Amino acid sequence: METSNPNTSNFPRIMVGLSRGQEEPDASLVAAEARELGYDFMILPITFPSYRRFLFEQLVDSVDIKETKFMEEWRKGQPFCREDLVVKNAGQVSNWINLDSPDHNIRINSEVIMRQQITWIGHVGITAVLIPPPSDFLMNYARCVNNIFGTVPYINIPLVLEDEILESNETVTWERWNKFRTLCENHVRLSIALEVTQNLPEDNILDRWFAEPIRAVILPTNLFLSNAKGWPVLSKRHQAFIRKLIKYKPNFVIECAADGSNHASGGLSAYQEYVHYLNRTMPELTPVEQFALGYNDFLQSPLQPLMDNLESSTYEVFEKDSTKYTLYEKAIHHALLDRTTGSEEMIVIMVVGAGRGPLVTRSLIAAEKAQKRVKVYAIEKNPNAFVILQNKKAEVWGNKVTIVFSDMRFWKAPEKADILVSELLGSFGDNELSPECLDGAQKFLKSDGISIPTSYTAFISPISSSKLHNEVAAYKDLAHFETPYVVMFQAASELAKPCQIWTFEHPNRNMAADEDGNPINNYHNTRYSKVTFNIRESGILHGIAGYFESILYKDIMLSIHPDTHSIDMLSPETISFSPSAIHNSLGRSSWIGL
Ligand SMILES: C[S@@+](CC[C@H](N)C(=O)[O-])C[C@H]1O[C@@H](n2cnc3c(N)ncnc32)[C@H](O)[C@@H]1O
Repeated sequence: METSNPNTSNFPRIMVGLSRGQEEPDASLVAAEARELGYDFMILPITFPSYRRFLFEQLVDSVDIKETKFMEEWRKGQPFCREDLVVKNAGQVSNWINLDSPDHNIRINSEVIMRQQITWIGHVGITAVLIPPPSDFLMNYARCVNNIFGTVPYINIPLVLEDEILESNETVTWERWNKFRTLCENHVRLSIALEVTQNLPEDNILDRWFAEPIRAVILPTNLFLSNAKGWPVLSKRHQAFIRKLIKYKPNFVIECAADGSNHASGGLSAYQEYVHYLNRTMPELTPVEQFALGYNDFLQSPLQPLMDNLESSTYEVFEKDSTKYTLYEKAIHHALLDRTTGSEEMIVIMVVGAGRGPLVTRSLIAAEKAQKRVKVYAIEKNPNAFVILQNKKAEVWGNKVTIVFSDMRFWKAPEKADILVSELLGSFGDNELSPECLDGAQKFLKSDGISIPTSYTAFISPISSSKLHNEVAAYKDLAHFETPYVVMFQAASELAKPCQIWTFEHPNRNMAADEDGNPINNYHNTRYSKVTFNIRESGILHGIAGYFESILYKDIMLSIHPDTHSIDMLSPETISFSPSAIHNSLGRSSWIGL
């Protein structure tokens, strides 16, 4: 159902629901009220808090034996009576259930009742059920929930993590959550319903939650302040936190204060309107961010452009990244300005690995801007991309461009280049074999010629992301944990700042080469590095993120390093695992696992 205010930002719309806590509601009345007030969904207890007593009165007469007798009967698998159920179609497990209780009977009874409530919710086709927060003694609770996952298919179970989580003892709550989900074997259907509290901890502590599967964010009405006119508003700090959370697209839940009090103005609908207002006033997504939305936290296998011939659609994704090509154009322009030749001589630019030709086009534009006469070669080994190059030459470039179908490592060039332009970087810098290809191509670069890029440096940082970890774990084999992936990170938190590990420079004049200029081996490209990370907060290290910074020419840099990232560039990072980590990029970044 739509809210009264239309969305103005192009940020995806969020869902805001209403919870009236564990009070005994009439579900159909609450549903009608929630709809009327502009809420998208509601959260209700599954059963009346008093239903147990109600049933139990029916079972036995003698007060003395009621409790025992009732539970004995109940454990045999009594069905709910329809009058017991608040939720005939949606829900929240009763908060009086205590699976951590030191009392054996209470634990057993709680398990029976919780299982029955969740089974009911699964039966009626509801996909999520909130369960109460765990205490420190959470073993039995976690065991029981993990067991329920095995028997009730499809249901998602957000664990409510409330109050203290975000207070100064936040670490305790995160560790409790971490223990709980570990005992549930990181089940993909276990998530978090994060209840936001008055006192937010420092950002570095809060940031850890962004690596966790937050499915819902609970905002109690008493979290809101009153503005001058008595309307509910959030403090600046809370607004900033909520705006960060909006990017992860959780469902927001307005939870009515236990005492039923509201703010002086606006009534209950004012809370959802306010949350939608925060969503509407999110910073506008750039076209690149809009495009990237579908790729966030999506594990991609890294490209192998030397071994494989890329698809046209892959080139199309590269070509959307106008920031990257603008930086290349600028670098070529500056290199051309720095190049002096005789009045009749043309400057030779060779674009090696030309793909469908965007760098060829940018080279021609740069030459026009620099008012230099150029001769451009486009070298490409992909026969399919080469057809596109032929079309471009026939229809657009004409004689200004010579196209060559060859592997750059083995091409015998008719003349030497002033400027060698390539775009062969993987999201971890050298991981798509840029050094190996350029080592073979540098023989046709003049001794004072310029390589664009001039160098590239790789960085790594330790990353926590249970979402990416779960996706890799879902393959249930070691091979996927040992594969580096390319991911646009979102549900991830960096445990420490990236550290530099190695650099490659081009042309490499120290390379051992034969008389034709070809490398005699690849030992010069071996790199080894050892770095130390200082991690301040406890957290799970799921993988290693890889980034690169590349100097295209002089001070013109292309970067996917988080601190120096080229503005609006589409490239993701790289991650890797081992047996539990990742790699992040959509073209240019990586993730490796631990
Ligand atoms: C990342 S793509 C970049 C393509 C293009 N420059 C662009 O920006 O869209 C790398 C290109 O280099 C080509 N390539 C890789 N290794 C090569 C080699 N040894 N010789 C010639 N082309 C190569 C691939 O086929 C691919 O078209």
